[in-house]
Amino acid sequence: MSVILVVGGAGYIGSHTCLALAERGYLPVVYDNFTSGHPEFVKWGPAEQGDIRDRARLAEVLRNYQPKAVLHFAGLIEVGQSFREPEHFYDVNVSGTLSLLQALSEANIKNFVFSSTCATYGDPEYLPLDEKHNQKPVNPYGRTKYIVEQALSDLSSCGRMRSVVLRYFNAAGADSESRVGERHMPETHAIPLAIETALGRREFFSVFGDDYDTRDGTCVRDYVHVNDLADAHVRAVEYLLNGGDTIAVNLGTGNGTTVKELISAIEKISGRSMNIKHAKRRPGDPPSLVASNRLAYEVLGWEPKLDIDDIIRSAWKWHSSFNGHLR
Ligand SMILES: NC(=O)c1ccc[n+]([C@@H]2O[C@H](COP(=O)([O-])OP(=O)(O)OC[C@H]3O[C@@H](n4cnc5c(N)ncnc54)[C@H](O)[C@@H]3O)[C@@H](O)[C@H]2O)c1
Ligand SMILES: O=c1ccn([C@@H]2O[C@H](COP(=O)(O)OP(=O)(O)O[C@H]3O[C@H](CO)[C@H](O)[C@H](O)[C@H]3O)[C@@H](O)[C@H]2O)c(=O)[nH]1
Repeated sequence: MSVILVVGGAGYIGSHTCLALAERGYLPVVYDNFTSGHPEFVKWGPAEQGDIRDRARLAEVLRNYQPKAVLHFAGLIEVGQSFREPEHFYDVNVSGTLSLLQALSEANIKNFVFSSTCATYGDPEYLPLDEKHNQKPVNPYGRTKYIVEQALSDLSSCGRMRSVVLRYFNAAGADSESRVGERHMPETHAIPLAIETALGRREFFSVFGDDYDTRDGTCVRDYVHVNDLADAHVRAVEYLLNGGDTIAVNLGTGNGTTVKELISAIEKISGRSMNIKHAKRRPGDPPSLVASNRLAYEVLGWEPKLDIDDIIRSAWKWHSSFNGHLR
């Protein structure tokens, strides 16, 4: 059975990807320091505890498992925190990733899949965003991801490794059987917060700005189901194993949903209503982010199969499956 190392595989998107890899016959080995991930999310292969900044530990794990490819999800993800703790973001997301890349070069591992983000584009100059759009990140989080993308491009030109950079739009939803799901701590993402409000675990949901130049005044985002993201990762691994060249692709549905539409859809699907408060705009939020996903189809044969209702249904089921004391 081919081993795939899943760095950050105890987290939200990584754990769903481990499930998809296992279903496709691979053995996902998780390498994670469990700062924001969960040991109980590692269900489809062994867990190896370690930090990406620990080269000796990485070398040991690589020697023991000799993975065919490495998927790298590990890092800090919250934009607001990246303004408060930029040094920490550069340390983990940039230095940590370079430490991982050095360990991989030393182990002669050449297939690498990287979790990047639409935040590398910055404020959209046109929509939908395609991969040729300028990359001008407007927050430290996005810039750390952009710097890694540039390093990967250089490593590729120098023949060290080939990589698939996956720029996710808004990851959302959960495994349909609730074996894993979204559990960020603290949670800052719109869908889990709104669902927890509808479940009565939070008093109200704040809508950050209703005076944007969008169809109803609230921000438009391209929510993509985590299982579709997981499927794209399996495709990216197979693309590299078949000799594919270094490439960066967007992963989004091409459809935008406003915050107000999200609230209505959650209320409709759950049959519950929620208290809404109108709050100020959140700094750094672009009005609309919607992906062009043509390249992902052309290169990986990837198409999203699930829509916003599937996202909400699976997330509702996941969040209803425990009674709140996990947070
Ligand atoms: N969630 C989204 O909507 C979204 C959107 C775009 C990009 N991304 C990117 O996708 C990746 C995964 O996001 P997620 O939502 O699953 O986050 P997550 O926090 O659930 O998962 C991150 C995992 O990395 C581990 N980790 C963190 N620092 C580490 C370190 N120094 N060494 C080893 N392990 C470490 C954590 O313990 C956790 O298991 C991130 O790189 C993120 O930037 C996420
Ligand atoms: O309580 C909330 C939380 C969010 N929102 C709004 O809902 C939309 C989605 O917000 P999220 O926080 O769920 O997602 P982001 O678009 O901010 O973040 C996503 O894109 C970022 C890059 O822009 C990062 O990659 C991040 O990890 C990823 O989840 C935004 O318009 C936000 O203003 C609210 O109105 N109220």
